[in-house]
Amino acid sequence: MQTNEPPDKNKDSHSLRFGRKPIKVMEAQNRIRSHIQTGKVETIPLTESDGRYLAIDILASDDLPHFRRSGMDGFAIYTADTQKASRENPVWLEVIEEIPCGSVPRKTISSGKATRIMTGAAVPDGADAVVMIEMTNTLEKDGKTYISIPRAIPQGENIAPIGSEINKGTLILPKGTKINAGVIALLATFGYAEVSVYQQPKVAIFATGSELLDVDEPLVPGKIRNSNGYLLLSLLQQAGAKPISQLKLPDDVQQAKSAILQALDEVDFVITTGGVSVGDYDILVDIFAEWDGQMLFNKLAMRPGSPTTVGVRNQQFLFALSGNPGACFVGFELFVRPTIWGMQGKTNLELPMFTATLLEDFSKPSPFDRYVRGITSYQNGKVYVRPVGVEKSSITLTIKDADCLIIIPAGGRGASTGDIVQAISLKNME
Ligand SMILES: Nc1nc2c(c(=O)[nH]1)N[C@H]1C(S)=C(S)[C@@H](COP(=O)(O)OP(=O)(O)OC[C@H]3O[C@@H](n4cnc5c(N)ncnc54)[C@H](O)[C@@H]3O)O[C@H]1N2
Ligand code: MOO
Ligand SMILES: [Mg+2]
Repeated sequence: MQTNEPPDKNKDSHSLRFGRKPIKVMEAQNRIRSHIQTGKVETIPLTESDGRYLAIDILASDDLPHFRRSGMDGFAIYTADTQKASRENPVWLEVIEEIPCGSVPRKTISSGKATRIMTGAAVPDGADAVVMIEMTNTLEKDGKTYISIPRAIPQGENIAPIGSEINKGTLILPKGTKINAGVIALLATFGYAEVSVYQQPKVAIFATGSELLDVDEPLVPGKIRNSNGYLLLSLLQQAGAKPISQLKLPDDVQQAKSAILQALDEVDFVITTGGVSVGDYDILVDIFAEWDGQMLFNKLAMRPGSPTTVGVRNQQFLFALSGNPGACFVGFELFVRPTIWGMQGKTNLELPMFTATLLEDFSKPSPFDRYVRGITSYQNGKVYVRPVGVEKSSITLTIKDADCLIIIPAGGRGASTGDIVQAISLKNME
């Protein structure tokens, strides 16, 4: 039951509110990383595997190609025959067979003979090159076909030897590889109709706050619609996790606590938004005061989202992200996304950083490093970034435009146009 009385504050919850020790983002990421475990493995059809992560090393099951393959439409020949050939004095070879793709040559090439062959077809024994059809002239005589070749042909021309692309047994896709179109092409090449992948982490989302309305409710004074829940739903789906519920909770410690604990029985981790700062109704703080797991941190030396709190219990994370939409977004990108990667077997959990030139002054100073939602652009071969708009963690309007997080180091000055800055890319995340 929700009341208008502030929840009882015990000593722990007082010190968790006001005695927080900020840690650096990288330290926070490392603390999380040390608890990440890969999920269970499942086998799924190749056609449904896009975006998933391989749970086994994939070795080439055969040589590629597994027969000597012609790279051109033309004639398979024995190159010694062409050694003295010239435009004035071409060599003439008798065509003894025609090999369409998919069939096996029956005749061996010997001196003076050639076989008509198509791109992708198996080169007959005895042949050591394929001459492009455009280079030849054809002559019919006495019911036989002859071709002329006007120059010496080097051995091996237009033939892909067995295993020239990949040798059988080669490790082609290590465990943890993200499956994309090119990976799917390789898996198909080597006969994987099904593929072993890590299960997508199941996640429950709770948007906390008695001010929250459902998306289909009319506005009333003092209340706002829950947007963070939907923001997280989308981010999770896009990051390859499986959000199984997205609920809102009033600012009631016991109700929220039991909802979170119950959810943890059914999912791999829980994300909450809101209620992590120092306010009377910031109930996640009270939940952490009673938490029977570990609290990894409850203060970050960063903006936005400095009160972001992360706990772990029975190897399950509780990501308590800030309620301010901008901070919720940044908290997800810095801490939740790499966790989803790790749970699916990705080994490099570093966020992709790049260096860019700042296009605008950023004059808002901060005692902590600031992760500013930014837009990347390219001019004359140089990479530029600029903030998406007013940098305030309460602002929802500009989240849609952010394709990077510009890191403005702590200090009194902010940063100026032309400064070289570091940024984290939010596109091309793999
Ligand atoms: N006295 C202090 N006040 C605040 C401090 C501080 O250090 N001392 N920190 C500020 C900072 S920084 C942040 S960030 C916020 C963190 O707030 P909470 O994480 O506790 O979040 P709430 O208080 O629940 O809400 C903050 C803000 O966000 C709105 N909100 C919450 N949930 C949603 C949602 N699902 N969809 C859309 N918007 C949501 C909420 O209505 C509030 O406006 O605290 C500062 N205060
Ligand atoms: O840490 Mo908060 O998100 O800056 O307002
Ligand atoms: Mg609050």
